[in-house]
Amino acid sequence: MPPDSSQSDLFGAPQGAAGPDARVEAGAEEGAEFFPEGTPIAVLTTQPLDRLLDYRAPAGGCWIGAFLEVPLGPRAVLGVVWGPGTGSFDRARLRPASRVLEAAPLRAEMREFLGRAADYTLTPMPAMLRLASRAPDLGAPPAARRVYRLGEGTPPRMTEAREKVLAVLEEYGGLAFQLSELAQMAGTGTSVVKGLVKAGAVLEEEAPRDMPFPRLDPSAAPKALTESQQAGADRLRAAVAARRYSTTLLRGVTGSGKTEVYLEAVAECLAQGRQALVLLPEIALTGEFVGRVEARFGARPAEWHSGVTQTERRRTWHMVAAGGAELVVGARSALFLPYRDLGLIVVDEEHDTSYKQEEGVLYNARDMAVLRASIAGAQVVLASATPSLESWVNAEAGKYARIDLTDRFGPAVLPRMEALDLRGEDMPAGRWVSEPLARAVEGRLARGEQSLLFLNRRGYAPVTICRACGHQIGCDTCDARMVEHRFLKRLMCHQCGETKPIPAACPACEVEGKLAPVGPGVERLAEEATARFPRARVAVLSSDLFGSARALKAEIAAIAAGAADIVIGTQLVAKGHNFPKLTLVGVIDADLGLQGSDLRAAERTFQLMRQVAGRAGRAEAPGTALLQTFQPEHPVIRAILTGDEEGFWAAEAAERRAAGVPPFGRMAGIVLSSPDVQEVFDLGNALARRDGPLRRIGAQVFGPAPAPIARVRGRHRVRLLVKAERSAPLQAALAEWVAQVKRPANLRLAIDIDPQSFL
Ligand SMILES: Nc1ncnc2c1ncn2[C@@H]1O[C@H](COP(=O)(O)OP(=O)(O)OP(=O)(O)O)[C@@H](O)[C@H]1O
Ligand SMILES: [Zn+2]
Repeated sequence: MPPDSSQSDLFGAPQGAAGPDARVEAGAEEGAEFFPEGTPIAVLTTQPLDRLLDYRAPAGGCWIGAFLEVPLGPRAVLGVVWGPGTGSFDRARLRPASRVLEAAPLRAEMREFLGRAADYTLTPMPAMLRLASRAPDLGAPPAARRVYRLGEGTPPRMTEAREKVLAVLEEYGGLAFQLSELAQMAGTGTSVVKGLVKAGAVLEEEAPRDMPFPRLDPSAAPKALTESQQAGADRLRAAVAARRYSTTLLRGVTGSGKTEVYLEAVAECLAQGRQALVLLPEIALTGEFVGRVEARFGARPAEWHSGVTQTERRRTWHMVAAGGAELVVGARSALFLPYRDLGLIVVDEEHDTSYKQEEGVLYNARDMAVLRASIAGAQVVLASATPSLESWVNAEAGKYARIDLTDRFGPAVLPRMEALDLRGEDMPAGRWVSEPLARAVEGRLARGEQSLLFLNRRGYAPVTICRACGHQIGCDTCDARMVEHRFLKRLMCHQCGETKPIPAACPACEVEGKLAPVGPGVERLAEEATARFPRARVAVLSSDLFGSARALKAEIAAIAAGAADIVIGTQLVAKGHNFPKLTLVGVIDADLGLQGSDLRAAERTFQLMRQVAGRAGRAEAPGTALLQTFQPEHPVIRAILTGDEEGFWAAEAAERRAAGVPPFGRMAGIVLSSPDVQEVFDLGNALARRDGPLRRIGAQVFGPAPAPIARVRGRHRVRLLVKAERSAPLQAALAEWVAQVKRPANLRLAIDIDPQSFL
């Protein structure tokens, strides 16, 4: 019963469960428990302990859910009042909590969410609390403080350090920074900033901390919707107005106006006086989205992602809790903000793999959104042109409502899709753009339209091989090949990020001048395009080429405005961008994702190809997508070309059902890692032998086997896979199972419920 197959029944609240009461008094919710000074309280801290700690309520007493500072040994640590004292500690010796922090207490809804998310993902509670308290300077009082922003003046003397500070300020537009934050981001000392203040190039202001965000006006500037958009919007509005939990899959072809439709749900939520959250899979998409919110509601929303300053993050966290932020646009971690009254969560591009957090707490934001909404009595909208199979199955089963938008907005039509059979093409070495694709690009150049060449491979070449001895250059600490990045003039390991210069001689045979790149990455493709279309302006969009999220957003805006003729991109460009002048999408290697044994290989390829093709022809001029492939008869390629989505999903669902894999069965991945290869195998074997707790629920364990990437950062990795029936109580069995073995100190064990990646 993975949440991605059946979130609603797993996570309790059936569709229609009532939400919590929204009234708030004195920072605590209605009916909240109060602990007078000196009463024993149980505190959840962010420290890696497996239990609650007892303290006495501090001076002035505290509400349940209140953030506290408590003494722990010689230190003061962050904690939250979780309930009355557990009594597990001698009452006479209880220490008092130091103080209550100036942050709104965590509400019952949020505490329940953290607890259930912890149970589901088998994450210790302290780690969940860390996710929920990621506001810089959480406990500092809301006093005025000094902030720094870009001024008008130019300093009489420019130094390298001064330039760095100004560059950071410019990059973040009008945003305010704190002194140390600005100096740190610029890599300079604070005196440089002060010098710029004297020169008038930087403004120093007293600003009240954590101001509420400007009000959004739900009826500011609604767009006239088409009939089918209106019908969808009406249904979403009704669902939001019901103020009860339910989930709707909003499935609309690329360019159909899904965003316009769910913005109506946001409008209804604002009109209800409740808060809305829109999750986007990629920070680079927030720029365009925030602009659309401003156009529709007359002001900008709060943002929560790695591209906002610490000052803004703090403000968002506190204003979300106080009700001073009506709409949050953010990355998956925005789900763990302390909303005062959450009425709507939109998960845009819900199929996107980046919703799965693959490090630290392993959770799928799409599934956690459903969990959170079911507790808060909120509506969930899952929007996608190519939904995940999980969501499609849930809609088929009637667990989710479903709205379909089948046509593009306005005169735009869906792109024509065609395969370019590479078996018949004579491709010279070092060339990846076939003749027919090149001719199509020429046609666009002649008409002043844009082309996109899509290749899901970063860097210049995936492999560097020695032509004298056949040696391939690998990473020193990972079992992975180093990828040449020519812009950086270095080789890079995509596992650990380590780089090294490209050697002149082969490290194995020491012959010089024989190292050669093999295969294409986007940088090499750009080289080919520049040579082939010398007059075209070529832009490369790949996540590693931009120093910051802002720089990437700026480049995307420039491309949308027509600043490039040929765009070369990785999967970054497939996600929801609007490039009105783009009429041709050329997929360099449509077969790339079909290799490998990943359970979701077919689904992912289907989604990615349909999404990337969907970038073409979004305005008046019709679009074409050309897919270079060696296997045009492959069922997945055929489904992509015909666009028979329902047929594809039905076939894919049937296959997974037969194999008993998600969403029809449950899986958990276990990754053991250690610098000591023997230790990981020993522990893996011990787990495999002692599978009693799993067998009792009818689950099977496979492995241990070396992970496909068997070593990362010097740690050897071994995987086990557990498969169970949908209804099996998997988490409890897993917890019991792994508790049987003793872990050597240096061995890490990570449990991934509903794994998306099998590396
Ligand atoms: N009713 C409308 N009135 C005016 N413009 C609209 C309307 N509906 C859609 N559009 C415009 O059509 C374009 C595509 O809409 P939108 O971005 O909402 O589509 P989408 O379904 O979210 O696309 P994708 O899945 O490809 O990201 C946008 O530029 C949007 O402003
Ligand atoms: Zn490495």
